Amino acid sequence: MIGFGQAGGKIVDKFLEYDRRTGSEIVRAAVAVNTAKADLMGLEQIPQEQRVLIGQSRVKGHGVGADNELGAEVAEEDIGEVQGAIDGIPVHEVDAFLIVAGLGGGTGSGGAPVLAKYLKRIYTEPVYGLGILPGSDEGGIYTLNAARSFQTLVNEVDNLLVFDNDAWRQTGESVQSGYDEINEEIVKRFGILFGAGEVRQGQEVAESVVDSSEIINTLSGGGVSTVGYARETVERKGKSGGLLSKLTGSDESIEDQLDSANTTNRITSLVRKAALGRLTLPCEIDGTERALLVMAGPSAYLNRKGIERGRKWLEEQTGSMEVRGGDYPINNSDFVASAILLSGVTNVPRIKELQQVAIEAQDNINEIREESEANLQNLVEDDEDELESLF
Ligand SMILES: Nc1nc2c(ncn2[C@@H]2O[C@H](COP(=O)(O)OP(=O)(O)OP(=O)(O)O)[C@@H](O)[C@H]2O)c(=O)[nH]1
Repeated sequence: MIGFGQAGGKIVDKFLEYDRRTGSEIVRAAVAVNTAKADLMGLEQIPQEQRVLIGQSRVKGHGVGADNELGAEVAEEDIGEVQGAIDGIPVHEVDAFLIVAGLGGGTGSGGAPVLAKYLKRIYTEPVYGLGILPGSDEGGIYTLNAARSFQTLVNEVDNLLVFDNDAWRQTGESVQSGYDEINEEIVKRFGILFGAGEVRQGQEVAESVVDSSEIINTLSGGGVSTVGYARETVERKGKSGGLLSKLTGSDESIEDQLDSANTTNRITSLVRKAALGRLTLPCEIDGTERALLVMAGPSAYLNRKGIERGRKWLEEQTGSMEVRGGDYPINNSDFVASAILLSGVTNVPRIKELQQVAIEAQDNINEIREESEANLQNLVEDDEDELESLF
């Protein structure tokens, strides 16, 4: 995982914290890249030697100030420094690269596409992007940056997973505490998804468990992806319950059957909630090219029938013939969760809106620039042109 810019670094840092907390082992190695020294210093989990400061000769460690063209230039000039950090990673052990960046700023917005292009040229592993769209209240320049970076990045990565800050903005909160909550949400959703592909030591391997190749196949073919998520708290079933039910005989087996119907219903309802609830990038799910359904939770609460029904329902809703599904047993958890990766979404009004606002911002910026040149000339030069500059 490579966090580019401030948002990217903070989110990768959170993924590492999630890994440590849950033992998910999603992140084989983490790197943070930035033009701002202070941002790198603020990270907690990413090892010091994996924090790369680029563009020192140009911006002296102070960031590129939302200039994403400069962000791209600096990334290109100093790509060797990033490679230096990647050299310390056993790349043959990773399933894929994930570049995380806020698309509205300068460093991540400009740098992420440059890095994606570079990694694709050097390595055979897939290169994915996790791009964060700015809130619509952030202003024209952020929207313009995001629209341009989005367009560039989609073409450089094997798939662009998108999270839209605007859809997750909470009113009445400070920006920082708002981001903390949003970042939790990002890590929770993508954590379940990526965690599903990791088989941990001592974990029982269910028949229909999701494998990393299924995630890769769902993402292959490229385009833009979004993730849905829903969860429900459940009581943890003790092992003794299983033993008791065997001892007490027929009554219990009826209860078991009821349980199985409940389990199936719970799963199908969680699949609906995840697909029809708030997605990381809100869009119409009809027309999605490929999808992956992951059901996570204690294995007693996961069953094949539920997942199969959920998968069928997703096929109907998306019209896709390529819907994969499987489970992710987490036996010490007290919830059942459904995470749905919708890959190759095309009906996304939010992106069209972003582009529209970006074009307006671009026109305005150009207009103001032209006007201001004329205005400055008017101010500096005397009306009759009687004064002469010194040289
Ligand atoms: N979800 C989330 N989004 C963030 C966070 N911080 C910033 N953003 C978003 O990311 C965009 C880019 O901001 P930064 O990552 O700070 O910018 P940068 O890439 O470091 O670039 P410069 O600061 O311009 O050098 C912002 O417009 C926000 O939309 C965060 O912690 N979480």
